[in-house]
Amino acid sequence: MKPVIALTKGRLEAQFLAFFEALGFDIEPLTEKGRKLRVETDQFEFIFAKGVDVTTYVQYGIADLGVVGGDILAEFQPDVYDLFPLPFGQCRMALAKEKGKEWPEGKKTIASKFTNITKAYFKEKGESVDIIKLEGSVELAPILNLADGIVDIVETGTTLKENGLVVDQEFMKFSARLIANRSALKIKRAQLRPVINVLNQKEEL
Ligand SMILES: Nc1ncnc2c1ncn2[C@@H]1O[C@H](COP(=O)(O)OP(=O)(O)OP(=O)(O)O)[C@@H](O)[C@H]1O
Ligand SMILES: O=P(O)(O)OC[C@H]1O[C@H](OP(=O)(O)OP(=O)(O)O)[C@H](O)[C@@H]1O
Repeated sequence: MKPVIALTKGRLEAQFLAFFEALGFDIEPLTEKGRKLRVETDQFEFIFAKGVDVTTYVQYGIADLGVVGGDILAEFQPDVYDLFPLPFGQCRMALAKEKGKEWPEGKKTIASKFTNITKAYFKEKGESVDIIKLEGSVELAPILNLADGIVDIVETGTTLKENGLVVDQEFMKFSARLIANRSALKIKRAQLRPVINVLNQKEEL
């Protein structure tokens, strides 16, 4: 059986493919896949899923390896082996609020997709907080007075800027990471080791 690699669809998928091609792999079957979510190449089987689902497929051993944002690992703490950072998908986690507006005197209300990271951040600061979970376009929340601020991913800062928000504190840095199923790493070691080394840029293809 070929090694199964789960890829996060969308932004990380595009960056992984550029990286994979630069390593010398033929990515044509992956770029020509259309809407297919499962693609075989000469050497691998790839599956395409949302970030958190990539960790689920890896945790349950459906995929041997996975490519996922470090933010997803920090938020959901899946039971997978976190191998190493990959050289793409760099972003930060930040607390942000409306430009020129002060925090309220009392308890803050913070909107985020990353409720566990938000909870841990404020716990560490010894501050109690109300958290509202959103699934995206989190920058809307302060503008529409749903929340006093947000905790969200920042890369270029464009989304914050164009929505009148500013960073209050950046507190975590992430990149994409290679993860592995814990038992596959032992049982399929001989088969997985070469691909892990190539992805770690330790060995030539
Ligand atoms: N603006 C960004 N710049 C760089 N990396 C980002 C950015 N936003 C997210 N990421 C990274 O890419 C991963 C996938 O993000 P992406 O935006 O493709 O999906 P998502 O917004 O988490 O989910 P959805 O599929 O619902 O849009 C994130 O887990 C994070 O690691
Ligand atoms: O600093 P920037 O380069 O502007 O990038 C940051 C934005 O990118 C992500 O959103 P995404 O595009 O994934 O959309 P979403 O809000 O639906 O998650 C993130 O949640 C920010 O909104």
